[in-house]
Amino acid sequence: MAFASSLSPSYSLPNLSSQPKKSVSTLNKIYPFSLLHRPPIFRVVCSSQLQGRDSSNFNLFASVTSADILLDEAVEQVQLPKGDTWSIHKFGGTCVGTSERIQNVANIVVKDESKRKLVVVSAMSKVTDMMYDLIHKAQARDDSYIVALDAVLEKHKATAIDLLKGDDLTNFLARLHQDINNLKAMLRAIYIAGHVTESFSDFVVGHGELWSAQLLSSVVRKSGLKCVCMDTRDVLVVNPTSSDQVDPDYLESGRRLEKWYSENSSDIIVATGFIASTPENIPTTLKRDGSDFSAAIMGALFRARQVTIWTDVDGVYSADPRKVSEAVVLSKLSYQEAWEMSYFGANVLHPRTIIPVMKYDIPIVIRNIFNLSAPGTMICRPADFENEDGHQLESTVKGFATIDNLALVNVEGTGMAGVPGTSSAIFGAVKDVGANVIMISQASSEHSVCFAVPEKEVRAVASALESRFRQALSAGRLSQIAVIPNCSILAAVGQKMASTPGVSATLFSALAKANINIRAIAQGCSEYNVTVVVKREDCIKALRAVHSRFYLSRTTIAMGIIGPGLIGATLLDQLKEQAAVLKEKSNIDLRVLGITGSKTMLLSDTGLDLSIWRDQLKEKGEKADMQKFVQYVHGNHFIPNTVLVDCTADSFIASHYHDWLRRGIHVITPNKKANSGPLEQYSKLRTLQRQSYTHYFYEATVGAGLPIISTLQGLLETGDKILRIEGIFSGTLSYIFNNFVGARPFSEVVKEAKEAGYTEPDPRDDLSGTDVARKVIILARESGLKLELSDIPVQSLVPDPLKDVASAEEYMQQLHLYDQDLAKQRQEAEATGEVLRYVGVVDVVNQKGTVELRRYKKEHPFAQLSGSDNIIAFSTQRYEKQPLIVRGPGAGAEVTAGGVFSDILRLASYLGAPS
Ligand SMILES: NC(=O)C1=CN([C@@H]2O[C@H](COP(=O)(O)OP(=O)(O)OC[C@H]3O[C@@H](n4cnc5c(N)ncnc54)[C@H](OP(=O)(O)O)[C@@H]3O)[C@@H](O)[C@H]2O)C=CC1
Ligand SMILES: N[C@@H](CC=O)C(=O)O
Ligand code: NA
Repeated sequence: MAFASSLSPSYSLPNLSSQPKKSVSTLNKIYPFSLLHRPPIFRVVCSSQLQGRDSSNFNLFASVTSADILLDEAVEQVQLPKGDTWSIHKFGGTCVGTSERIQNVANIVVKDESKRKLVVVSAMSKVTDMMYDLIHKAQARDDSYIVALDAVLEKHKATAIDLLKGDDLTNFLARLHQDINNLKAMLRAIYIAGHVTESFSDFVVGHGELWSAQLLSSVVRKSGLKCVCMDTRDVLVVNPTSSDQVDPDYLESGRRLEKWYSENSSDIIVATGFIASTPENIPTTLKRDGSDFSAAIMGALFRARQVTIWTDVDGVYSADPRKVSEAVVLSKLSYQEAWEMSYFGANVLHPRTIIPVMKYDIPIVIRNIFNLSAPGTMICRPADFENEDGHQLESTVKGFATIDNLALVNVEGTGMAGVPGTSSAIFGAVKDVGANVIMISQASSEHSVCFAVPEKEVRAVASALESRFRQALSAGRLSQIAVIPNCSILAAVGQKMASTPGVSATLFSALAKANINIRAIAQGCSEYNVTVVVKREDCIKALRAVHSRFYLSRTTIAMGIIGPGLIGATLLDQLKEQAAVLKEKSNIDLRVLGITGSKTMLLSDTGLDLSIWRDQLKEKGEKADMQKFVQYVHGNHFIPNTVLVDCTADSFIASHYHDWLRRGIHVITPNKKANSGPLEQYSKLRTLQRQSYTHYFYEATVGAGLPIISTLQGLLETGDKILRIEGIFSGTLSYIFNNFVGARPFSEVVKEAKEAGYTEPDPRDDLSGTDVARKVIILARESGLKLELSDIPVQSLVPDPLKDVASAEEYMQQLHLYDQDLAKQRQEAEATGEVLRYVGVVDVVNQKGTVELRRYKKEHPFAQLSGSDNIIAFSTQRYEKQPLIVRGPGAGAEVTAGGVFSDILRLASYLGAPS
């Protein structure tokens, strides 16, 4: 073996536990932003990118520039057939994990119509780990390495027997046995010495690539095409760097490639990934993601048309699909975006992989070998994002990512401002404890610097800072070194963010609307990345909120319906009918995740089927538990916004609004109890509502679906002064007095009103005038009056003996006994050409309200109503001579549910739905 003789005994003993791992779990590949295998070196580079893009970009580009020159020279000097005729493919370990998969790869290679192809191949999956395991065992003087080596032999032998025949098989097996014998000898030497050098280790491990390249090239040859196998240690020359990376020696690699190609000219080359040589011909590796790097270097040296990286995911996702089920595969990414994204998981492509191809604008395409119908993600220059009309094809923000388990450190004090060297002292102390700073933020007032470090490092950082600044702290120049634990980073990445105003505004408003508090913000002036720090428990919700804002485009709202009685059930039916239209036309996605009555509740993760909820609630409903219900509906982090719709008439449910709003849950209700309850509670609720981005809508509490609250708010917000609001506020009482004309007894008309769905759950609330009084209170408070319900004198129509009967049913049964009272009043009114009407008045000028049964001339507008009509007259400074009048049905299931529904859509539009 050529390399065995050149192994240098002077190599230092490598720490095998820090060996670069090539095999990356499938989970990590699904979502390249995850942090499962982030290499420390890369973190350092990119954390500085987050901290201040100026300097880090300069450094990164500076190194690109020097490499560029060498690469240019190499590409110019090398006499090879270069250019568009070449396409480069790289197949990772899973792509060649079995004999069937190797055959499949060969088919893809054969089908590629490019004139010339170079195929870089990794070791079969698990083989690299098996090889490292051999070394570990031998180094630990564990002689089970012999059995383990047999397993490596058997795996490749079995694969070859599956794939090859005749001479191809014989030749492969002969080489395999020879390699295994050499390895056995080498491992024996490691076993005896009890240690291993880096080059020994690299040499052993590199066999995985050699065998898979030999197998694949033989299989391609089976199809009758000429195909040669390249051991890239004969071609790629690299120099180690201080940061456990390697720099390609492009000039020398180019020369060797030219020589190699002159001896092995072929239109199809299968090359080993990952492995290379030092200038002294000592075997080495290209470190992490080395096969991708091999492909990129080859792509540049050949000036290829395209480099395709074959893997087992459909491409690069806009967010971790395990956290955001609506994450999409990005069709295009710029080289810079790919860099940024790889920080958040480093498996898009290692940034250094991009450097050689970026120089020649060679696109890199990431494709799924197991889903050939997926076009994959193309990493290319940004100009390729535009269509023929110059329109952008992609969203401004490409991807979102999170990093958990962080803590913020806040160093604060008046003595920091304008004192040169403060930052240096702070970060010097952080460096001394070896902590990795992930983000830095400092406002220009310079009174505080805050930065994020991994949670596990924060204790050491805090004590290093305390000891470094002990004097400043005791002198009061620094007021505190505070640690804020349990934080996460959420980052938005996108090159176009740089030149598109409003992206940050959209991002922050999405977070605000999801009630996410931002602890810190960082954005370098290159603007490719905006980073915010949030509480860890808010992180997934924040990710979904921003992702849905930029990608879903539709407003997705998680809904919990409390009280599926007459109004609640009608609302659910209306939602069912309208859901598809709302999604299609307005991009509004309303998902009812829960329905609860007082006894049973029904929950769903993704949204209940509203055509069968009644049966499901009956058959599968679980015991109602309001705490669990709210937690469930709001805790669904996939949907950024939650609304609870209270369709009960329950004061206890209403008493929860404050807590719900405080937790960022929007509340919509036709229930009057909260707004007409104790003034103190009401004021607290309204104060909270005004301070937060959480919405509380209650249009249906007055006049059902009629626009009463919104009209009043519109007048007030535009500066009008309300003088008086007067009207018929009860649909029930309106219906009763519109129909109580002598033909039927009073009790019968009341029964009709109840059957029509106009009454409160207990009709005595209507007949006692309490319901009207509540509406008067709601409008009075909305107009600025500080009145309690008890301040409103109410004329009750409930006969005294029925006030305390146990149930509404009993009341209804006995009501006919008292028909005479109201019949008499009606007749007296009629005798003078008048009618009875139950009215409410908000007298803003005199700060009082009244509720009473009055007599009106038959010509009066209040006498002209029909059905459940409400009529409300607003006398204001602007509408003084002629009041503004709103009239129409003010009770009933359809109109009330419609009013609640329209509040839901108002919420959607506040949350960003197109108007
Ligand atoms: N009818 C109308 O025209 C108008 C009505 N409204 C208001 O709409 C609201 C609903 O009225 P309506 O549908 O007629 O009343 P219903 O009596 O038909 O329905 C009330 C619902 O609330 C549920 N409920 C009661 N207490 C609780 C509780 N503690 N927890 C969970 N669920 C509870 C009941 O469930 P269960 O059966 O399991 O107890 C029932 O499903 C009322 O506030 C009313 O003032 C507003 C404007 C007009
Ligand atoms: N019971 C109420 C319903 C609306 O609030 C009424 O009759 O007006
Ligand atoms: Na209304």
